[in-house]
Amino acid sequence: MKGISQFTVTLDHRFARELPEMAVAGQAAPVPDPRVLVLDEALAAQLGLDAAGLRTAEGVGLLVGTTVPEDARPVAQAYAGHQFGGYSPRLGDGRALLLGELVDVDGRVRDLHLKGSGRTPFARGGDGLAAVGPMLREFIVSNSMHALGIPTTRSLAVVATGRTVLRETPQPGAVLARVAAGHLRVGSFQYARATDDPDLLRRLADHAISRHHPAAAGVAQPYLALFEAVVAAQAALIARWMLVGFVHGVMNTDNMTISGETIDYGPCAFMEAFDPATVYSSIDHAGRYAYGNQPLVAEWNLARLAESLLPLLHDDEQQAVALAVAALGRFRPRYEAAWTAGMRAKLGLPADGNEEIVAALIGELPGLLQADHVDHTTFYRALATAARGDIGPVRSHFVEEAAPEDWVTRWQTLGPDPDAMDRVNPLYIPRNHLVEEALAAATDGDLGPVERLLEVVTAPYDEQAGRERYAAAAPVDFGAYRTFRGT
Ligand SMILES: Nc1ncnc2c1ncn2[C@@H]1O[C@H](COP(=O)(O)OP(=O)(O)OP(=O)(O)O)[C@@H](O)[C@H]1O
Ligand SMILES: [Mg+2]
Repeated sequence: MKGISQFTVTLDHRFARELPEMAVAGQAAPVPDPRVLVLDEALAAQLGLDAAGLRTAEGVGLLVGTTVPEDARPVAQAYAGHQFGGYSPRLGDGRALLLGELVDVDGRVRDLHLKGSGRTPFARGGDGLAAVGPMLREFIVSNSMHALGIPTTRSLAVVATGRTVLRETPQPGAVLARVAAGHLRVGSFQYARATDDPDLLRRLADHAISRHHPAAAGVAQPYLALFEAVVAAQAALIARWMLVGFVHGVMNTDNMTISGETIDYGPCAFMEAFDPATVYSSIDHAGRYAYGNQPLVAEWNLARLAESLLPLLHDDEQQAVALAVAALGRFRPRYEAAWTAGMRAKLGLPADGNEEIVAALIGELPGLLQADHVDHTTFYRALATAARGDIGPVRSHFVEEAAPEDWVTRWQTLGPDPDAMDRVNPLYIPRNHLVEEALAAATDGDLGPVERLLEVVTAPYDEQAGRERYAAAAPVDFGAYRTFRGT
């Protein structure tokens, strides 16, 4: 990409080249009055982009898609998807564009993508736009997830467009510049499979292997190995979500990546009071995507991926099904192992030893937390304080203060390491009331609360003086179960 005075960006268009049937040329909508609201300068540097250059008129043009260099080929990616169990054969990027791929300073290939950049041929009835609030939510929560070490798509910038978008109320519009190892989704494979073109399906699988799971390339059954790699990546990812209390909100197959990155921060939130039934999407009336259901939904989504891959697994359909079922069967043990290892770390315990007593402790804890609506985040920090000899903060999490004592006594005999606990249990997560407060201020033109919240959640483990309110649970009048539409 040329023509940007402060820097040069070289974009490849490998997705469009290798999978032209799944790439529809698109053009970003005009942006009357672009204004950079937030820019991740460290991420820009990682991409080899000069942050000051990105703030110039031409740089901002790149961030919203209106600076289109001669050789650029922005495309909307086709995908299908199961949403709340129902199948849509043609979703695709209705309001997003893949600008192309670039190689970052570490030599990794990253997608540069825009969300909210205008209508595409996949827009159906939608306006192609996004509002400042939801795009800043994605920026804040994806930054928090990254700081927590959880695989995620990244947010490079949110730029206000100066356009009004109509939601329940008129909202200021914005474009999110997103960076990811890749934007392939389970729904991408559903789309390819539904075309009944075996060559397309194979090219998509080869593309996915080459970009995301190269270890699958050299084995006897590369497509089975691809599926196994996605199963492994998702089992590890969902365990990380569960360990920090992250609720995705809309785990449709079009919102589950092949790379193993978290994608689409729509109505997502971090659970406060521990309750497996916690839901944050205002359209999820049945609790399909509740906190406690996430491992099951992930497995369900992966079954849809397996179905899509069947023709590549074996010429004989029954044998293909048997291979897929066996590979899918590895999701649960992998998830359980990741969960147990993560819980051991949260409890300050070594990776193995005392299996029976640890299993009992881990098994009993959710019941204890749920009974008293204990805050899922502050509890583990209080537990570290107990490991240092002061059980007071743990007791004060419970209605009946003696309730956790038997559990804590048994846990303490294992000699938990409080410093290790504080390195894995965050003090600061983007709590809903803080996010909502920051988004409301930003929508009214004050970015201060967003900037402060970003500072706090991007250093999640270190106690920050004077930032106590960022570690505290929501005030009762906020309502623990507030839900979001997230568009
Ligand atoms: N305002 C809109 N205009 C056009 N299409 C839209 C709009 N909002 C959502 N869509 C489309 O509806 C489908 C489901 O939307 P969903 O909210 O899961 O995705 P998204 O948030 O737009 O993007 P992503 O999954 O890339 O983060 C997608 O095909 C999306 O492109
Ligand atoms: Mg989506």
